[in-house]
Amino acid sequence: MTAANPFTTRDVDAIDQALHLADHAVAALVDEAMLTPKPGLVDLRGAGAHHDLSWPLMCASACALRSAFAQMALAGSRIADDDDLLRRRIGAIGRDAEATMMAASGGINTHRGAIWALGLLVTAAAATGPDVVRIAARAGRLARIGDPGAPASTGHKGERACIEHGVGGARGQARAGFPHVVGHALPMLKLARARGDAEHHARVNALLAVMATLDDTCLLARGGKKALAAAQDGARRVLAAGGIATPNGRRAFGVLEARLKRMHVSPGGAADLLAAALLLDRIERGVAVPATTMELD
Ligand SMILES: CC(C)(COP(=O)(O)OP(=O)(O)OC[C@H]1O[C@@H](n2cnc3c(N)ncnc32)[C@H](O)[C@@H]1O)[C@@H](O)C(=O)NCCC(=O)NCCS
Ligand SMILES: Nc1ncnc2c1ncn2[C@@H]1O[C@H](COP(=O)(O)OP(=O)(O)OP(=O)(O)O)[C@@H](O)[C@H]1O
Repeated sequence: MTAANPFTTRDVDAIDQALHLADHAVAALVDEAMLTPKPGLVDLRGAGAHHDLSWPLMCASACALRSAFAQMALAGSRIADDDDLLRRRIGAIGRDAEATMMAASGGINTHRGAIWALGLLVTAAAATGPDVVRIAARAGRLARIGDPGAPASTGHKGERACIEHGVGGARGQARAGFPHVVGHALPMLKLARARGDAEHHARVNALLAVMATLDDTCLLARGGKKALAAAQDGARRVLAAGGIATPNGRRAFGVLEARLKRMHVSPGGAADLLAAALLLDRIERGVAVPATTMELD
């Protein structure tokens, strides 16, 4: 006699979908980490303005987060009619994911902002289907719900920068429904591809489109308003010169990179939002999940 299978076809479909979304999230983070060149950020050339990060560490951290992203996506499809409960559930998974990240990275903040942004987006995508505008709007609705399980203050540098400079930071971006992902990164990705930029150039241009106006607390916390202005102004100049694929754009990119290096600052928030855009782009285009990420666990 065989034991009855306790899972319905719907359960199995939800688990498959959750793993698929988690694979997309990990792939998007790996693509972001390896994208080269990025100003001030970890890329294949080195650690940028960071002394404690490297691309293999970023990739290991991304891979360690697969299970957390899958749990969030599963919660997103299972808890479809109680957003307060769903918010509490993904808050708890998110805090566990931050602990997992710290264990995988040896105590370095590799992906705190990314867990927050991509976590909300995979949760939302599990219930909405592949329409990126609907995904971002639902993620925004979830981010606007208070989480009674969250500490009143994280004490992180980003939080202090938000208070000191009166900006919304990672929370504000999510609560507004990820305007820099939907309204800046994704349109630039499409525009750059359409005019014939190579894929890596299109992605760098998407990062620059985010940097040009984002209130990035990584920059504010380390270098204050001066660093934020340097990053925004530098990114705008590269785009105005035609983007990274053009000779003038590459020259402007070199100037931006040298300035950020001198100031020891990096646009970590913009990098997280590029990863968020790459995730939504994968979902929208129905990209096949590469075998390497399928075999991570
Ligand atoms: C809200 C978060 C980011 C904590 O905020 P905190 O004020 O502590 O910010 P902190 O500076 O530590 O992290 C912010 C990170 O976001 C990124 N970031 C910075 N600026 C921005 C910006 N403008 N937009 C988006 N991301 C940004 C950076 O990578 C930065 O490292 C998050 O860690 C959190 O609350 N987690 C709890 C778990 C949870 O609720 N999860 C929900 C589902 S994922
Ligand atoms: N390629 C990348 N290179 C560097 N940072 C990145 C990259 N991609 C994303 N980031 C983001 O930048 C953030 C790192 O910022 P930062 O170095 O200011 O953190 P931190 O100093 O450890 O912050 P805290 O003191 O608040 O813990 C990470 O949360 C990560 O999400």
